[in-house]
Amino acid sequence: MTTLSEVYREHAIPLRHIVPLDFHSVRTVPDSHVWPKSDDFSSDDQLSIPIIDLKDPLAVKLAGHACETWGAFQVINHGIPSNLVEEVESEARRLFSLPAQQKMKALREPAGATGYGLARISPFFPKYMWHEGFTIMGSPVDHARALWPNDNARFCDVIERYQKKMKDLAEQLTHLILKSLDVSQEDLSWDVGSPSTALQLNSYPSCPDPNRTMGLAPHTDTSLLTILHQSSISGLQIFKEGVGWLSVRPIPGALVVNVGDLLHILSNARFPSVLHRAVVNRDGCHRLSVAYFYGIPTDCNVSPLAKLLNSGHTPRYRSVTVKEYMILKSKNFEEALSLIGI
Ligand SMILES: C=C1C[C@]23C[C@@]1(O)CC[C@H]2[C@@]12CCC[C@@](C)(C(=O)O1)[C@H]2[C@@H]3C(=O)O
Ligand SMILES: O=C(O)CCC(=O)C(=O)O
Ligand SMILES: [Fe+2]
Repeated sequence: MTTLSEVYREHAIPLRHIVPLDFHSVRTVPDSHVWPKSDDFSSDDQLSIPIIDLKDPLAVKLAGHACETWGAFQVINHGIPSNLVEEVESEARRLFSLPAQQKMKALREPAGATGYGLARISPFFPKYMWHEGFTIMGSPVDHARALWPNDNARFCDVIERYQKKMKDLAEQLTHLILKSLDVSQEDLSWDVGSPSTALQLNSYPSCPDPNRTMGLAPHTDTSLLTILHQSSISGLQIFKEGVGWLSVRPIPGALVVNVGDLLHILSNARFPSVLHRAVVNRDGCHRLSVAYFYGIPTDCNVSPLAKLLNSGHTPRYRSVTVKEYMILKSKNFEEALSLIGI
């Protein structure tokens, strides 16, 4: 099986934008990070993504409805211990608080997939984001050794425990969401229990002028689904057709689940791959988030599920391997879905 890292390495695109700004040392927003002002933010704070209790007997129906109308929901009673989530946030904070030259020791290689650096989507935008990220695929140990030669056991232990719990939850959510479509493991061409996954630690340092810049530019995730811990500081916004950008209010203990491109394709566009972004906060508010991307093995084919196709519903996308789709997305970003459209 080709891993995510191998796909990125084999099809490397020269990424000039890798090294983040040393945010600790700046007092004003440099022109390189100034974004045009966006006035498309909705002031309707009544509208928000649904909250789904995994213990609710109606969870299947509610999750299906949330995926269909929003492409996202917040999940509670998900079984991830709150102290584990706190530990992962604290380890992320410890990492991003390191001096810039220390973080550079774990810098993502130009053709690499893991380590410290700017978001992969950076080259598609004319300005830099107020963001630094750390991507982990599989074991975090090599990068952790580079960051903390004598003190990396705690980081690795917390990350590995979090990855295991996230995998179980993602598998459970996938079954739940597919059940809402009357689809089961037998209808799939891959094993939900052997996914391609990645963990992304995001850091949005406090900003002297938050309205002039952007934390993470609008994008959809390439995953099947993404599970996000967004800490207690707000910043995540989703785009709702006909409404505009809406904030996703942090709820203590809840995790945000969003539909990614692969689930959008499988559902034959019934579930939107939700467009989202992250905005930043004023002095003193250093926001962190932790995203778990759960996907399909890269050698597998992805296409609209046969069960969802009938005379009224013809396929909206042609079949592609996940690897082909990732390459299309790396090269064409938001055009990728339309490039496989029928
Ligand atoms: C599995 C992955 C999804 C991701 C690319 C990656 O290989 C690891 C980083 C992920 C991330 C996090 C920030 C936003 C995003 C669009 C990006 O630039 O890197 C996502 C990628 C994605 O969903 O395509
Ligand atoms: O930080 C956030 O709220 C969003 C992060 C995100 O969208 C991502 O990592 O893909
Ligand atoms: Fe995202």
